[in-house]
Amino acid sequence: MSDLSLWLDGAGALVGVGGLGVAKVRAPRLYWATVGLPVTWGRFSLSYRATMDVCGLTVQPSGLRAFMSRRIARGEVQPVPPKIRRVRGTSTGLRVTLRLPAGLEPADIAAASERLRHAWGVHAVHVIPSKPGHVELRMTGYDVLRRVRMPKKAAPHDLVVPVALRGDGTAYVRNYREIPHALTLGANQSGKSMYQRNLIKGLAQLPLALVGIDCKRGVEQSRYAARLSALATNPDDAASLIDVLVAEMEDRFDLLAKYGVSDLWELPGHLRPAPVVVLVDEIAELFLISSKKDEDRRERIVTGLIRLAQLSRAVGIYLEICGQRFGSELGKGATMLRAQLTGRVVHRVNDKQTAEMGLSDVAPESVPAACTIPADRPGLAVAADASGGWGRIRTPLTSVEETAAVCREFAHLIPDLPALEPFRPVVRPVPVPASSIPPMPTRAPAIP
Ligand SMILES: Nc1ncnc2c1ncn2[C@@H]1O[C@H](COP(=O)(O)OP(=O)(O)OP(=O)(O)O)[C@@H](O)[C@H]1O
Repeated sequence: MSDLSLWLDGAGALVGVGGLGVAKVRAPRLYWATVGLPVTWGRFSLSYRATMDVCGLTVQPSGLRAFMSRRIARGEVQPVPPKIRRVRGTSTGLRVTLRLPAGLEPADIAAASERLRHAWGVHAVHVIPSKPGHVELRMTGYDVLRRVRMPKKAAPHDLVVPVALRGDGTAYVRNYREIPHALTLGANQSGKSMYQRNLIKGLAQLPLALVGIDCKRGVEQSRYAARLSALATNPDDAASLIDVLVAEMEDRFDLLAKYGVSDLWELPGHLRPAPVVVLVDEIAELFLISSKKDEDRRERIVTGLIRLAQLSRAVGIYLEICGQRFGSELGKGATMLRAQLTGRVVHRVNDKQTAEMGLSDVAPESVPAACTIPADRPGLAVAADASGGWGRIRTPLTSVEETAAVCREFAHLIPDLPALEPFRPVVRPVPVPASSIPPMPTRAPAIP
């Protein structure tokens, strides 16, 4: 078989004929589509019953079934594996829907996923409970997080933004209506900015207001100024901006009260104010103070953020907070604020405590996974939420220029929110690359 295999260059282009191993490593997606999928499909179909049996995923047949086998088919009474309802090949793996027999639960299948992965020779088997009595096995044929390619269908819509790829090959999305506030943690160079960059790229395409708070003098977020409704680049401006957001929240509650509804989305479209996503680049900058006189400002910021986190979901104001650590050492109010941020993404961390700060209150069993993220895989993270579910994700490599270009393209989507107008950042003209500037004429043009 290996004699018929392909040689592929780094970009995945076909350049010759050679060993399968090269194709498998250098163009895993193409290898999977041409060789891996049919081989795995065959292996799965031929060995399904035996594999489920040796993995302990079968049950004794019902009395009627045993009777039928013994008396009518005159055969041996076989243990019963989950019924295969559907098998579907995808560009990253194989999806199998199983109907569980009485006596098996999704946790039994999940506990055997490592054995199943080895039995069928796939990279990973993820077990997703679908409707009651059913599970979906999402097998991936190769490590999809090595070189991330987002599924083609993943596009921002409503308040749902695809940000990264999950280990099972599906898109990890930030759905603001399901999980209004989120926290992203990670050590230096772990990929936090890349995560925010992908998020901004998606959010920029939606009709909402983007508010940036980047107290590192705006070095990260000012590049996206064209699409920002407001930007604060120092703690004093951040305090004033948060006060304005709290006032905006109160005005919106007045509006809800006036129309007798309890949620922004119950208002008729023409009355509904635009949703606001507040992106805080480094939360510690808002908490830490250098002198006693900064204490009042800190108190103002923390109280404002806690009020927003507790109440603002109903009026369409959402928080997206980023930081290296977020524990009680930041001071009064830190853990209270953190408890409201129910979406969690933890990149590589320097110590176990940081992983615990991000994950132990929502999905404690994911802490070891966050502690073992290798340094040579920036962008890899553990994502969890208050439902207890968690998984590994990785952002696609996106350049600042790409995101800034999307921000410029969708600048017309900036909604009209007069309260934020004083904080609107100045948009600097895009620097023109030197190569595109025409050379200066060396001679004066001829006068006609
Ligand atoms: N998903 C990814 N795939 C490949 N490379 C990545 C990915 N995410 C981040 N990187 C690379 O890792 C490096 C650090 O990323 P990034 O700046 O996002 O980290 P950070 O956590 O924000 O760091 P810091 O806290 O120092 O600002 C960058 O060179 C970036 O290109």
